[in-house]
Amino acid sequence: MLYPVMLNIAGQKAVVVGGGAVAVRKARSLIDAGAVVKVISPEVSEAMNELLSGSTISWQKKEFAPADIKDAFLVIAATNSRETNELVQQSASPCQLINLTDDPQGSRFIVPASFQRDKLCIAVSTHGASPALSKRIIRELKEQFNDADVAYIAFLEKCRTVIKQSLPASEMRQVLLKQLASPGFEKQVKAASSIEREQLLTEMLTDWREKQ
Ligand SMILES: C[C@@]1(CC(=O)O)C2=NC(=C\c3[nH]c(c(CCC(=O)O)c3CC(=O)O)Cc3[nH]c(c(CC(=O)O)c3CCC(=O)O)/C=C3\N/C(=C\2)[C@@H](CCC(=O)O)[C@]3(C)CC(=O)O)/[C@H]1CCC(=O)O
Ligand SMILES: NC(=O)c1ccc[n+]([C@@H]2O[C@H](COP(=O)([O-])OP(=O)(O)OC[C@H]3O[C@@H](n4cnc5c(N)ncnc54)[C@H](O)[C@@H]3O)[C@@H](O)[C@H]2O)c1
Repeated sequence: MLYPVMLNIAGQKAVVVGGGAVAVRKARSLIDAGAVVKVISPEVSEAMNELLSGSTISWQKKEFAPADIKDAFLVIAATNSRETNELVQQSASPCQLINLTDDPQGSRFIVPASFQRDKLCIAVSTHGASPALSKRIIRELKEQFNDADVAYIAFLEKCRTVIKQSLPASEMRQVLLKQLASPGFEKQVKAASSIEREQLLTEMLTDWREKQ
């Protein structure tokens, strides 16, 4: 079993080897996460060219050589050459995060299908059994969330910050924090105006103090 994580790669160096369709997809998601991306490839596709002109990503027009990944935090081998992807794998140091787009078993991480909307992130993996199914599951789950959920999550973040600042760590505080995520509270928040939402939070804190 693989270990699912949310990686903070903002400002970290990432190298994508290859310039085709798969490399573009991986490079785009790395840029979205704030990584400093370098592409190594003798040729790049039209889509990669567009990405290169519209963002801060750089391109070295050359075949892969081991020194290309020396300082990288994260490496993606996305060429159509098995030998090259294998050379990338062999060139990686033991603590570099490396993904081989044609070899899940040889990868230190694989990329799940995902959907991100503000703070909401849903990711699905089949451990490489069927990327197409992962993609379909995400498409189906995506349908279940809308702007109201995004606003609800933003409000929960605010409530949680206020509760953590106002109340000492205790079992009761945990009960309150769990209550924020309950279906009943979700319903109340979604039906409330922004002023009513603030009142809900105030009432919650007042109730809690009265119970002390
Ligand atoms: C989710 C997504 C994320 C992303 O890439 O960003 C992703 N693949 C996506 C799409 C996709 N990939 C493939 C198809 C064709 C249909 C099919 O094969 O099912 C489709 C569907 C399509 O394109 O519509 C072909 C394919 N994929 C891999 C191999 C190599 C191999 O299996 O050995 C081959 C060649 C197989 C062959 O030889 O033909 C390997 C991997 N692909 C993974 C991720 C990792 C496992 C994810 C998991 O656990 O489910 C893993 C293990 C490694 C990795 O890449 O990290 C992205 C959806 C993005 C989106 O939502 O738009
Ligand atoms: N993980 C996935 O989601 C997924 C999906 C489909 C395919 N694949 C696999 O990913 C790989 C790439 O697929 P694609 O459709 O992007 O291929 P592609 O043919 O469109 O692109 C391959 C790229 O690799 C570059 N390249 C070739 N030799 C190189 C070298 N020595 N150094 C640097 N760059 C080099 C080429 O210039 C080209 O830009 C294939 O091996 C395929 O099996 C993975």
